Formats: sequence, C-alpha cells, structure tokens
Amino acid sequence: MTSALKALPNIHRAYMIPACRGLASHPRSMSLWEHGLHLFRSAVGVVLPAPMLRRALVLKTDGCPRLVVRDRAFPVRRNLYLVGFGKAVLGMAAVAEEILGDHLIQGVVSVPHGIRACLQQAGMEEMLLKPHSRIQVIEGAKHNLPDREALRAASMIRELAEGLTADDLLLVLISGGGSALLPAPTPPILLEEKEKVTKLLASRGATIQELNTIRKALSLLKGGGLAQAAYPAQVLSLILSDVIGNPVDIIASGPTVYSSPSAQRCLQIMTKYNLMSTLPRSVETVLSSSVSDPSGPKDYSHIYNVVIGSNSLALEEAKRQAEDLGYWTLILSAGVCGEVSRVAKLYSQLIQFVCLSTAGLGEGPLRDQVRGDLLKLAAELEIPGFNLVDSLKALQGLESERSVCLLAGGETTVQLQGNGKGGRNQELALQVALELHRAKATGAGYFLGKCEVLFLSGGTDGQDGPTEAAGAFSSQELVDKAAQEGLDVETFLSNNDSYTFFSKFRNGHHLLLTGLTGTNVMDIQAILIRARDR
Ligand SMILES: Nc1ncnc2c1ncn2[C@@H]1O[C@H](COP(=O)(O)OP(=O)(O)OP(=O)(O)O)[C@@H](O)[C@H]1O
Ligand SMILES: O=C(O)[C@H](O)CO
Repeated sequence: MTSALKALPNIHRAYMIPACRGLASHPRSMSLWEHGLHLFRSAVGVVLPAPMLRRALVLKTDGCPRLVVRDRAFPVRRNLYLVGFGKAVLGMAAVAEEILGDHLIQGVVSVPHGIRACLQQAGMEEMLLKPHSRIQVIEGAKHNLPDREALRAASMIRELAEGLTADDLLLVLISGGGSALLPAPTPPILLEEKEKVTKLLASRGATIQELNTIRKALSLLKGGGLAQAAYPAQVLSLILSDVIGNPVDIIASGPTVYSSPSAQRCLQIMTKYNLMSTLPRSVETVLSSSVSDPSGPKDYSHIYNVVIGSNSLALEEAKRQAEDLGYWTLILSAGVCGEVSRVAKLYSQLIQFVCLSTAGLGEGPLRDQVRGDLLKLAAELEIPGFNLVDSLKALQGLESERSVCLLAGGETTVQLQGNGKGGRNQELALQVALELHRAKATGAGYFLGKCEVLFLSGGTDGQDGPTEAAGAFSSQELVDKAAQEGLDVETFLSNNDSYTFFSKFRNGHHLLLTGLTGTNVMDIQAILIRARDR
C-alpha cells in the first residue's frame, strides 16, 4: 500500500472518479463505463470507515450510557480504551473517537507508513484524527513488512492491554495488513528472524491461512494473545475483512480470537514450502513448544468479535445500485480466487453464455458447449460460494435483450513471470479482453457482436499491486483497438506489464483511478452486458 502513498501523475487526474454521487442522466443514455464506475464507487462507499463504524457502533445516552453493537450492550463510564492495527484503521479510529466522545480515555493505533501525509494530500481529512485526539498514531511496516516502528506500536498496544481491569472495555479495530503492523515475536525470536520466515513463506506461494498460522505460532499477540493480555477487561473487536470467507482467526492473524496452532501443523507448512533447513534456531525452539497455553483463560466470554465490513457487503450494495439502473443482477461469489488466467477464462465463458441469451440463442449446441466448458472450469477453480449450476439456470431463464450485471469479489493470484508493472486486477481485465478476442476468432463473433460488454476489476483499497491504479476495465473490442495503436496485448501480458499497457492505451482511459480509498475488502469485478441498439 505504501507505494500508493504518492500523488497520482497529472495525466491521470482527468480520469479520477468523482466522489460517490447520484446519477443524473437516464440509465440507458449512460455508457457501460459510467455504470461500471458508479457500481464500483457505490460498493467501496458502503465499506468506508465512517458508514461502517456508524452502522456498527452506537453510543446510547438515554439512561445508563452504553455502547451498542448488534445484540450486545456494553455499559460505558469513561472506561473505554482503543487499540487498532491495519491499513484501514486510521479512518476507523477517527470515526470511533467521534462516536465515543469523552468515554474514550486512551488509544494506540498502528497504521501504514506515510498514511497520514497521503490522506491529507488526498483531502481525506475525515480519516485523520482531530488535533487533540486521545489516540496515539504510530506509522510503520513499510512495504507491508514488520519493522521497528510496528514493533514499538505492538509493545505499546500490549502494555495498554495489560494495564486494563475488569471494569474496562477495550475496543479493538482490525483490518487487513494488521499482521505486519502488530509484530510481537515470541522470545527468543528476533523481529528479523520472524520477518525472514514470513517473507520466505509468502514468496513461495503460501496461502494467507498458512502464513497466518505460522505468524500466530511465533507471536505473543496473534492467535488471541491480545485478548489474553487484556483479560479480565471486556474486549470488543470490530473487524474489516480482507480474507475470503471472513475467518476472524485469520484476518490480521486473529489477535482477539483464541487459536493455538499445533506444532505438527506448523511443521507441515514449513515442510511443504521447503523451509525446514533454513529455519532460525529460535523459530524451531518456539515451534516445537507451540502447544496450547494452559494458563490462558478458560472462558472467552470477555471477547466479542464482530465483522463490520466485508466483500459481500460491498457486492450487495453494488447489486442494489445495478438493479436501480435496470440491470438483471446476479452476485456470483464473494470468494473468487485462483490464477488470473483461469479466472479470466471463466469470466469470458460466462459473458459468452449471457450473450447467447441476449442474442436470443438460448438453446442449441453452442450453448451446451459453453455450458460444458464453464462447468469444467468451475470444478477446477473450486471457488467458495460459487454455485455455477444455479447461476446458469438463472441466466438461462432470462428474457433476451435484458441488460445483465454479474458481480463477483475476492482475490486472484498472478504467477509473476515478467518484470513489468501491473496488478492482479489490471492483468485480469486485460486477460478477459484477450479471451473474448480469441472467442470471437473461433466462432463466438456473431452473438458477442450483438452485445455491448464491459468488464471491470478493481481493488477496493484503490491500489492494484504496486501501481497508482485501483484496476482497469476492458471490452471485447480492446485487443483490436490496441493493435490499431500499435499495442500488442499478448506481449504486455507475457511480461506482467498490464499497468504499462493501460497507461498507454487510449492515454490511460481504461485505468480505474480512485486514489487510496481508506478501506480494503479485497477486489471487485463487475460484468455489464446489454444488447446493442439496432
Ligand atoms: N507486474 C505485476 N502484474 C500483475 N500482478 C502483480 C504485479 N506485481 C505485483 N502483482 C501482484 O500484486 C499483489 C501485491 O500487491 P499488493 O501489495 O497490493 O497486494 P496485497 O497486499 O495482497 O493487497 P491488498 O492490500 O489489496 O490485500 C500480488 O498479488 C502480486 O502478485
Ligand atoms: O494482515 C493480514 O494478515 C492480512 O491482511 C490478512 O488479514
């Protein structure tokens, strides 16, 4: 994220999306591009810190003051403390402090290096703390790696938690990136040793579940350690999820969720990624003694973990907006994962499937073939929450000429082979364009030609990989149009150079440029399809 903490180059400013606003023009007269931007903006808007916190956290002052979160009420009487760690936590803390008022005694948050300057520069003052805030801010974890500053923040957070009593309430704000911002290696492990292990695991393709299992085993605060430090105070965690399925024990390595990975599981992971021979001695020592801590509290009733923002929430809002614009809308899944090239094939086949209906070619061998290919691909990808059979049934029943919006979210992966500049969303948009181009060349041209298609993919944090863009959008005509500008899509893709491509193509017009959004619920894809005017 830190590489995004720069001003966007002037050339792109013209394409930045204005803040979320109502749509004045008639939906049909608007381009799919405008619709796509509106849906993306709306989806992100609903998971921004302010609306999210205000929905989740209410201070009731009639009678005894109490903090109400869902079905629970916590009595408050100037007994509130706040800690937080994660990429979206500064904005969350600013709103929380406004809500809590004088009941908040003290707070510490660990947030990404450079974030205040960046938010200031972007004019996002509402995400900054007020001048006489009771919350101390520490910026660290440059390049999303734990460092000395994050270590200092973690020890201040631990100290604050350990000083609490049974009368206190600790509000914990958690978002993605929290693992790197809360490093507290279990002695004798040194910060550098822990960093080396996590870096190696990440570079060898470990999943976030595997990575955070190891982080928990090597940390004093992860895997419930923070909640344990705060005991016997009440602990209320408000969590913004950046992991598929919203597993609270994995997001930011679950500092308020008791889980103690077994030594056997950790050693399995280390063996899988061929790390056993390179493990520092201190890590081996801690791993081999990593069994449940018998001194931990027996009941967990002092902890209340609540997911207040997620990819699904963002998709639901996009669905509402798409329906308002007149689209027949379907959320495919909030758990889209897998290699970008395979996910692109899936989306391309789905687009073809919809275009067959829109063109009035609902039945026949062509449709059966696309359906067969889709089922095969979906079985290989095993996307959580994606019921392709039901989705196809719903799409099959559509009247022709109906405008269709398919929405999905999650986090794909890119196997980096080249040394270009890009991100998973831009690469996905470019791959989808290439797949549609290839499909047209092999017989799908007739029915694809009957439809206008827009594919958009963007990171909700506003930054796709190490680039200034959140993502990009593409169409079935993109490859041909690019060729007219002398740009060969396949060459850019083979060098993982999607950002360079989109920056050059139509002078950056297909880049999705939002600037940092201050939130992060992974990525969102929108596919918009409508029959061409005859
Ligand atoms: N040239 C490239 N082309 C495509 N993808 C790339 C490229 N360089 C990096 N990436 C991808 O960008 C991602 C890393 O960027 P980033 O730091 O934004 O990820 P992240 O920390 O997982 O993001 P988030 O905060 O959204 O979870 C990885 O998925 C990586 O494969
Ligand atoms: O911080 C982390 O562990 C990741 O962002 C997943 O939440």
